[in-house]
Amino acid sequence: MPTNLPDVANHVTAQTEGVLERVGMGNIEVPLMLKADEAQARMVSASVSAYVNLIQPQAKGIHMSRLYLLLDQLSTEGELTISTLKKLLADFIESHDDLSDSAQVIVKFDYHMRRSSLISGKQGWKAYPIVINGQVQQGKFDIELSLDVPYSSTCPCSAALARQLIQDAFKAQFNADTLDAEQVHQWLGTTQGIVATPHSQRSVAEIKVKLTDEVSDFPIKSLIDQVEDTLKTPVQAAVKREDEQEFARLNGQNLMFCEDAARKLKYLLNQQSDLSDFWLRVNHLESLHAHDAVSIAVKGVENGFRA
Ligand SMILES: Nc1nc2c(ncn2[C@@H]2O[C@H](COP(=O)(O)OP(=O)(O)OP(=O)(O)O)[C@@H](O)[C@H]2O)c(=O)[nH]1
Repeated sequence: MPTNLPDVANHVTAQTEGVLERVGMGNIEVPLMLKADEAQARMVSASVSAYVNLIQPQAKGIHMSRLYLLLDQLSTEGELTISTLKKLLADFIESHDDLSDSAQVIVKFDYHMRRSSLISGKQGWKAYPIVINGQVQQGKFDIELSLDVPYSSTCPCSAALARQLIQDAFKAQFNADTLDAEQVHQWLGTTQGIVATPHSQRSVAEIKVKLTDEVSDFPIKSLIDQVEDTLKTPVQAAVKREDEQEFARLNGQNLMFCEDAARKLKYLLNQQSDLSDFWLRVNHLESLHAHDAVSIAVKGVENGFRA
């Protein structure tokens, strides 16, 4: 290796002096062995941003290669857990000696899970977008986990309006004196019987949680499961007709405005003792409108997440 390479980062001073809050690399493509939910580690294809701060106003720059190589070492030799993430952050600072005293790592990936169909027993894949955001500042670690959970929401207002049209059509079709149960049953099975259907929409619950220091595993699957169990109408992977019918029933029995979904999720997250804070945003990508219906909620802790 040549020994006389110029080393600008070490030997040149900044033209304009100043402290910087974050310096590093964005979107590093790297495979990581992720260990979450006490499950076996599995590979995820991650996009990582790695930063330190720069507290020496005159220093020309940080040593990007050191951050990269530490991340690479985790990728090739280690597993991503809460403790290795904290070690990576500590190593970032240690590798920057008197240049930095805080660090941040943001890891984005899709987390694939096998999901069972509602009735038929088939299985299929669902991919959930996940972001792990780890920071250390003045020796204090903060680990946040963000996840997006897609689901279906059927509008309760639209359902009520559709029901009224169905009632009116019934009245117009049948005479109380000659009402015949078999005829009504037949008629209900026609398009004229169910003359209107409520609108429903693909919806996304965006959840961000801050983990307490006691948490040792990323609670990815457990959070997704709880969110889906709460909302009751997650989007499906493998679907046969019996699954589609059950999905229609679940939608009909779980009508919701975006306010309903957000309140349910807020209640759920407020029960979790391993979360010191949370933020959530429910997006109903309306089929009635060209715009979305949105609700946002936070736990409401001092200096915590804001709406
Ligand atoms: N600090 C900094 N480095 C950059 C930037 N863009 C590219 N680099 C390059 O990142 C490379 C790695 O920098 P260093 O980590 O200082 O490399 P090094 O001096 O070989 O490594 P050490 O001996 O460990 O300091 C250098 O070639 C820089 O030119 C930038 O915007 N800022």
